Amino acid sequence: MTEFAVRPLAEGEQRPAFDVLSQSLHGPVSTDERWAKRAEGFPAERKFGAFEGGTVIGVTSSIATELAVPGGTTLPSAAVDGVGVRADSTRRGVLTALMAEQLADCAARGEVLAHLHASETTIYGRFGYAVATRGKTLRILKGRARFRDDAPSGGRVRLVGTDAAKKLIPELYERIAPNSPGMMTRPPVWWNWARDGLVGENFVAVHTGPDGDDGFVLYHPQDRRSFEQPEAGAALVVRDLHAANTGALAGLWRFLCRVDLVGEVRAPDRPLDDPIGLMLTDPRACEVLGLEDSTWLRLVDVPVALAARTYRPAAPVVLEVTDPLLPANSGRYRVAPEGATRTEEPAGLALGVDTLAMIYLGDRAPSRLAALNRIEVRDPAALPEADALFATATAPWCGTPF
Ligand SMILES: CC(=O)SCCNC(=O)CCNC(=O)[C@H](O)C(C)(C)COP(=O)(O)OP(=O)(O)OC[C@H]1O[C@@H](n2cnc3c(N)ncnc32)[C@H](O)[C@@H]1OP(=O)(O)O
Repeated sequence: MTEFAVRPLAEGEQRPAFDVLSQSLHGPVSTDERWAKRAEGFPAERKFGAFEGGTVIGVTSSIATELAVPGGTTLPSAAVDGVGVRADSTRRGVLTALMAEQLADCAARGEVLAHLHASETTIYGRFGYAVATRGKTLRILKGRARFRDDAPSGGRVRLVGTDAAKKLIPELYERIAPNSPGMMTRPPVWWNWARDGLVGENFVAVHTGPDGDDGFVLYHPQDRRSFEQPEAGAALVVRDLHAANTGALAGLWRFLCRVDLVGEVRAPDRPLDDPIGLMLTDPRACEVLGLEDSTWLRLVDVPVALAARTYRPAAPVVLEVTDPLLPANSGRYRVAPEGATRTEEPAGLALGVDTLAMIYLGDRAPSRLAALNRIEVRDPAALPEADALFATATAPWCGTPF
C-alpha cells in the first residue's frame, strides 16, 4: 500500500477536501452549485490534508475561538471540526497522522485548549480528548407548564425579522457570552455558516431586561395542529437560546410556553442545570428526554490551562499528569486556591491528560473518576481536597454547535 503525507491544505485544494469530508459524513453528492454555497465557509486556513499520490484522502479543520474556563477567563482554543477520511482509506492511521499535525499546530499557535463535538465517542480519547461538557434534551408539556408565583417574571420579548436578526444576534451573543465555563466565542467564520443556516432558518425572539437586550431564542415549529389530532398542537424546537441572567432566561422560557397552537417545547443540548423545571409548579411538566456528551476537550498547554482557572478553598493538591502525545505537558502540578504551578513535590493523584479534561471545567468530580480507576490515588487525603478545588457553582456547557 502506498504511503500518504500530511500537510497544510493549500489555496485551491478546498474543493476536493470538502468533497472527502462531505462523503465521509454521508452528505449529498458534490455539485458546483453546492460548492458555490459552501466555499466561503471552507477556507484553506487552519486545515490539514492527507494526500496520497496527489489526491486528498483525509482532512481536519479548526477555527480559532476563545473558551471560557472557571473563574471567567477565556483561553485561545481551537474548535476542531470538519474531520473525515475517505471510506477506502480508513484504519490506516490517516486520522492519527492528521491529529498529531493539528495538535502540534495548535501548540505552535499558542492555543491552550482544543475542543470538538464527536460524531462517535470511540474516536478521540486516544488523542487526549475527553468529555468536558454535556447537554440534556428537554420537553416541556405546555398544557401542564404553569410558572410558580416566585419564578422570575422576565422582561419583554419581541419577534425580530430575519434580516435584522442576522445582524442583531451575532452582536448580542458577543455581548452576553461566553458567560459560563465551557462556552465559546463565535468568530466570523462560524457566523458565515450560522447567519443563514441557523438564524435564517428559524424564528428569532429577543428578550429585553432593565439594561436592554439580554437574551435571545431561535426556534422553529415542527408538525402542526391537524383535523385528525386537534389536541396535539405543534412542537416548538429550540435551536439556540442564550441569556445574560436568570431573568432573561425565565422571560424566554415563558414566551416559548405561551405561543398558541403549541403542544410542547423541545430543547436539545440545554445545560445540565437549566432551571426551567424548578420554575414550574409541576417540575415533571419538564421532561428530560436524553443526556448527551457535548464538548470533547483537549488540554494542549497544561501549565497555562491549570494556571488560568480559579479553584475553590481547599488544601493544595499535587497532580501528576501524563501526556504521551504532547510530552511537554507531562509532569507534576501543585493546584491550590491561589493558583497552579509546576512542582517537584510528590503527587497525591496521578492521571492522564484526558481525565484531567473531564475535571478541568467542573463536569466530573475527581473522586468519581478515582472510583473508576481513571485517577490513581497515591494519597487518599488528596481526593476530597481535589473535589473541593475543582468544583464549580454551575455545570459547564458549550451551547454552540459546530
Ligand atoms: C470533530 C468532527 O469533525 S467529528 C467527525 C469525524 N468524522 C466522521 O465520523 C466521518 C466518518 N469517519 C471517518 O472519516 C473515519 O473513520 C475517522 C476520521 C473517524 C477515523 O479515521 P481513520 O483514518 O480510520 O483513523 P485511524 O486509522 O487513524 O485510527 C486510529 C485508531 O482509532 C480507531 N478508530 C478510528 N475511527 C474509529 C471509529 N469510528 N470507531 C472506533 N474506532 C475507531 C482505529 O481502529 C485505530 O485504532 P488502533 O490504533 O487501535 O488501530
